[in-house]
Amino acid sequence: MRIAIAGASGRMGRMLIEAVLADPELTLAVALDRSGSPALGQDAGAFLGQNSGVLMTDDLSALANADCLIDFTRPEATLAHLPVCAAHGVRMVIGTTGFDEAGKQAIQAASERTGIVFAPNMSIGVNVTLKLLETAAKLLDDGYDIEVFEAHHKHKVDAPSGTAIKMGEVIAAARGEKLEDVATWTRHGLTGPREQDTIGFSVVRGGDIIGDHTVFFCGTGERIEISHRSGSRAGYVQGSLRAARFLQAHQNGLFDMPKVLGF
Ligand SMILES: NC(=O)C1=CN([C@@H]2O[C@H](COP(=O)(O)OP(=O)(O)OC[C@H]3O[C@@H](n4cnc5c(N)ncnc54)[C@H](OP(=O)(O)O)[C@@H]3O)[C@@H](O)[C@H]2O)C=CC1
Ligand SMILES: O=C(O)C1=N[C@H](C(=O)O)C[C@H](O)C1
Repeated sequence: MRIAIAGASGRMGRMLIEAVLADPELTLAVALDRSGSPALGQDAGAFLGQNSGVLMTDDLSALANADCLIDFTRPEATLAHLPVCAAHGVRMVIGTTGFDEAGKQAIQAASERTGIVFAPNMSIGVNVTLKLLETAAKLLDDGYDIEVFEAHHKHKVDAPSGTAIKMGEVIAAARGEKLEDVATWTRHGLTGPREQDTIGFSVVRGGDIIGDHTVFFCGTGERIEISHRSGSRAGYVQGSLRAARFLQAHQNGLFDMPKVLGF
């Protein structure tokens, strides 16, 4: 399978390149980086001391040489890749977070022309955690205040994390609600007492924290905490490659990681 990597010099992009080069069933076909990046024209394996034979490029027409694009960039970059992939039937694994509603709709529309896996977290552990949250939210549907906490490295540009938002969406849906109707995104100053049946969010940014998420179900006299902590980005990388393989059998359609993992 011929793989293209977008954001090739990013934290995820580099780990994906290393994993693709190490996998005998995968070929690194394209390495995209942003226009103006000093890495353009360099070998995509240079940071590993390897010669991959693939040069970093900002030429999106190169995508026609790939079967699947794995995209961990920024929403504006992913949205530029979408029509090119759709036109050439190049499958997409989208890990980028921070899309607005219009961006999500563009992904949905492109999925009519090519297969897309779109998930804010590719790790098996987080996707199992989402299932646990769904169960907990149904069982603790009365008298428990729900708070979602997440912590990430100081370079992260979107907040709350895509994973935290997905956790809120799963919990709200389990209670027959929409997250936007019940979310409390910020608190500051004289907030007054907590509004009942809301889902609160809080965010830490610092150092090199890879990604921690905890959901608190706070009752009277007890609380339940469901946590996931990433110790490395390897789970995101392996999940992405699994999603790319899954898409080989799906010419079009929009899929999430539970579907890829068979939950
Ligand atoms: N779904 C999941 O499992 C995971 C999702 N993520 C998400 O993936 C995304 C990337 O994360 P991470 O790798 O840490 O971020 P990085 O900032 O390390 O990498 C992003 C890459 O995208 C490039 N880029 C940024 N803007 C553009 C643009 N407009 N056009 C083309 N390329 C661009 C950057 O280039 P430059 O450095 O030159 O700006 C960089 O190479 C984030 O949205 C993050 O939340 C992260 C981990 C797991
Ligand atoms: O930016 C990151 O690093 C991560 N982003 C994703 C998110 O926003 O949920 C997934 C993971 O938490 C790492």
